[in-house]
Amino acid sequence: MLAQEITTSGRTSGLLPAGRPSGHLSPTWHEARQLAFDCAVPLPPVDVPLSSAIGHTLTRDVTALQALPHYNSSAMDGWAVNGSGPWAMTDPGPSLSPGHARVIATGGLVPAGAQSILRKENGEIRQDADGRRFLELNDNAKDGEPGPGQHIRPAGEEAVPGEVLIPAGTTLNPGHIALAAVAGHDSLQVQPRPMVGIVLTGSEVVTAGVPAPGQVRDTFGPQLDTVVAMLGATPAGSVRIGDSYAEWLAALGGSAALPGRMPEVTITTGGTGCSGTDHFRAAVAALGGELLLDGIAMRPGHPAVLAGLPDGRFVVGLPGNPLAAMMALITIGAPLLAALGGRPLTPVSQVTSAADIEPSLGRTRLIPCNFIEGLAFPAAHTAPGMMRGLAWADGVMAVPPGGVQSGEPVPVIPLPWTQPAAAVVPSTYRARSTAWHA
Ligand SMILES: Nc1nc2c(c(=O)[nH]1)N[C@H]1C(S)=C(S)[C@@H](COP(=O)(O)OP(=O)(O)OC[C@H]3O[C@@H](n4cnc5c(N)ncnc54)[C@H](O)[C@@H]3O)O[C@H]1N2
Ligand code: MOO
Repeated sequence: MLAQEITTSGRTSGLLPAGRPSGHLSPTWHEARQLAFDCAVPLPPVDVPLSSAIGHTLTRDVTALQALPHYNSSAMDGWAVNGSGPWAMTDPGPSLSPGHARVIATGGLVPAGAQSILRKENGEIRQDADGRRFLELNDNAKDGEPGPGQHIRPAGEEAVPGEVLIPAGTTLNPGHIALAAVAGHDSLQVQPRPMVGIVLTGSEVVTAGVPAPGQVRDTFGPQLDTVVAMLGATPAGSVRIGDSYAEWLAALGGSAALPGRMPEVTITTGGTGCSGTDHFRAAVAALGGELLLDGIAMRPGHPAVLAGLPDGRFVVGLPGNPLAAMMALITIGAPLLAALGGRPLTPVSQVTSAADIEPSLGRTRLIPCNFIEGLAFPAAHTAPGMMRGLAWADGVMAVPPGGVQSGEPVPVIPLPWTQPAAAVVPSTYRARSTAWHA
């Protein structure tokens, strides 16, 4: 949902007219992340059946609908007894008179008057000359057994009615779901995940085999759905289109291309540039949309675009170059999906750089890197069209325009499939000063 539509949110976004040259100064990498986060508000909570709630964030406290357990029950197979033995055996009934005992199974309702449970291993049934049956302790029984309340699970032992069992904000695990079931709930109110449709563009893109000159093998189709799920969203399917404006318009319009529930977010790949086959901005303008962000002062990925459509949907335009696309996705796609999913913006850590990285006027450089002994080493093979560096990376350095010296802290963020950097360092490391080049 567009933040701008939510008058109570207090958040606003600076909208740019779509479809004409922006001519504006691109936001910095940090500004772009924040803008992509601030332009959306969490989707409204939904009720889902227990079995669908695992992994979701709870938006309303789960309370005990009655006492837990809700009746006094036996913790052992054996006999419910009233008073001290031997006990006269009686048939099932709601209460137990003094001097009497009754068979009970684990979990069975303890009759009124019963003071304890004698476990099966520690008693025996005998019969007198008149055929009456009595329960007696056997040699297994310890002195004083059964003591008052022994092997009885009292009602309310775990929770009193109305007690909060799982507070709102909890990420639900299978144990929480079992607890909610025990407490009598059939469904839970959770924060929904945004749905994301993917539009893969480019008539030169092939989906199998070794590409011929002029063709490229699709790098996004085989993995983008999974990354979207790693970013806390639900993949809603993908379509492939060529380079015509009509195909773009149909895909962003959504009707024919992505049937069913309209995804809140559409991610496009390619078409963010300024050639005759790049239709992102024109299609958004034709649909009455607005550019929330048009270009970012970063490399790779500077042509990335974020747009809002009149019906509240977002469109994230990833550049076609494979590494540029992934860097744009973590810069603006991840914050947008976090905001829609009611999650915080992933924090930027500081890790000590293991290399000198030269300045790049006005641009943050995003460089896949490896964390080794608390230091961030920039990876090789990280040009905008390359995947080798990213494939083995632990995270991404966001090198500021002024560059960084070996031994200085540098901002880093995790990849959707890696953990945040373990070592957050202000370090005195100055062991080497080799310059890094992509
Ligand atoms: N005159 C200018 N040309 C370019 C500029 C510029 O500022 N001025 N910026 C360059 C940068 S940086 C990028 S990034 C790209 C952005 O291009 P588009 O988003 O329009 O993407 P395309 O032109 O469609 O493709 C670019 C490149 O990526 C390949 N591609 C596309 N889809 C896939 C895919 N699914 N799998 C693998 N590779 C893909 C495509 O074949 C092209 O090689 O513009 C630069 N040019
Ligand atoms: O910045 Mo482009 O996005 O180099 O590939």
